[in-house]
Amino acid sequence: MGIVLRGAAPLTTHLRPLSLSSRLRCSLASFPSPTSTQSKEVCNLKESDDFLQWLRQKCGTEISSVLSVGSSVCGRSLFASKPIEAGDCILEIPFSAHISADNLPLEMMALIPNEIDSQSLVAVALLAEQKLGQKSDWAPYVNCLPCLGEMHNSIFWSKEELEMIRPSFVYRETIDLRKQFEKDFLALKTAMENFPDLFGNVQLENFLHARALVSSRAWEIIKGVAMIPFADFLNHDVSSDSVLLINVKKQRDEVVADRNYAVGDEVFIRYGKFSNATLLLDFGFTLPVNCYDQVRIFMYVPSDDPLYAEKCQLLHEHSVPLKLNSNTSKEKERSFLIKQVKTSKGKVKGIPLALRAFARVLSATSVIELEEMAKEAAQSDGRLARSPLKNRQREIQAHLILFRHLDRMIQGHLAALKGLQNMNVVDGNKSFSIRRKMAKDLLSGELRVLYSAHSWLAAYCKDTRSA
Ligand SMILES: C[S@@+](CC[C@H](N)C(=O)[O-])C[C@H]1O[C@@H](n2cnc3c(N)ncnc32)[C@H](O)[C@@H]1O
Repeated sequence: MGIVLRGAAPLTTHLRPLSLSSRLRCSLASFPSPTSTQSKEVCNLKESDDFLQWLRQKCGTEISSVLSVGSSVCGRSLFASKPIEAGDCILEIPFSAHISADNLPLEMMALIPNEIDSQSLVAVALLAEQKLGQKSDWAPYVNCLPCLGEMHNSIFWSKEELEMIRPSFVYRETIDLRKQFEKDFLALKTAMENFPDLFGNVQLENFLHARALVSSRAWEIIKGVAMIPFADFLNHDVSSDSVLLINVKKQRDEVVADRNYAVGDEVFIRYGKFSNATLLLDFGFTLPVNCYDQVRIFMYVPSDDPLYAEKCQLLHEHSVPLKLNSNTSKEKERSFLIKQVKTSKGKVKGIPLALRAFARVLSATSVIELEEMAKEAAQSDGRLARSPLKNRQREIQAHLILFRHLDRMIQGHLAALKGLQNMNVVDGNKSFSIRRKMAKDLLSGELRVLYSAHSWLAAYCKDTRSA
């Protein structure tokens, strides 16, 4: 029992524009440009007091005596209304304030297919609260959630906007995610249609909005996922050590400050160690510099490789399954995540060993070489091509395959970034400007990762050649 540490869940996706209070309503586009995490409060104290008073009454307990609601470059935000010291518990929210799948009628749950995930269930619960409008127990909270036009998760980007991030794996992941949500919606629609009083006529757009609201602001709780009013007004700072905690004994969520805050400072937590890719897909924002950036790269055995069948077979036998590319339905591929390369005590971190092993298999030019790899794997831990190839030339060839692959990716990213730079943006199209900046953050973060891996591979080939 006691406090369980957890990060903000990268749940994903959204709801529809409700009639937000025009005073509380915030538009990211209308804020000054973000520079510091110590943004000063732009706060309507009356609105903030009303909201906290409503939540206090609903929960029957004090939520926070040191925080007030306001707006910053990050949208709605929480600010220190009194001096805060590191270690102070700054907010406490009872579990009774959660909006979760438990809000849905049991008869409805029986109609929902098992494969629907808990985030989508919460999205449905949110849709029901929206339909209730002012009669909802959560109306003051639901009414101030961002409307569809204020959300920038990549699933909402137009075709033209998505083109800006085509070189990134996020392009493919966005398309796949949207397809998945459309599928979930079809499955849920039937269940919702059985309860017209609860849901009315929910459209795909409404579901996507609700689903994105959940992914960008729900947390994993002990049983599934929940929206936690007020806690979800906290914005993300990658350098913060504060996270949302579950106090099981006291049946409440808590946040403990990781630093001192002066009155008027914006208070942050860290949602998780998320890359810009995750932030863009699930939360609808990016950071100009993100130390957790990573790049997914796709490798495949070329179909014109004379040893195509043998290589696929060997990979398959050694638990390296290849998946059909969902977009082209042509290549059978495998994806690997790479991170900024760091070397410590002679060990390389950032380029997975599995990727280098894959490249070693790709580099083979004879059946004998493949057989040797299989033999060596059987004599060690069963994993294929984990050690440098004895034939130094072939080891260099394998790494050159990766080097050239990354080189092509770097060229693609550079060209896309140049395109973004030269792009004409129609005056007043704020949403497009925000998304273009996000595309730039994403691609330049990926470029940093690619460059680091590229330089390491060049150095490795050089050292191996001269060894
Ligand atoms: C959990 S909510 C935080 C409250 C939110 N600002 C609002 O207006 O309700 C998460 C959303 O806040 C925004 N956000 C949080 N941290 C941010 C940051 N560091 N930079 C830009 N936007 C941020 C993003 O729109 C994200 O989807």
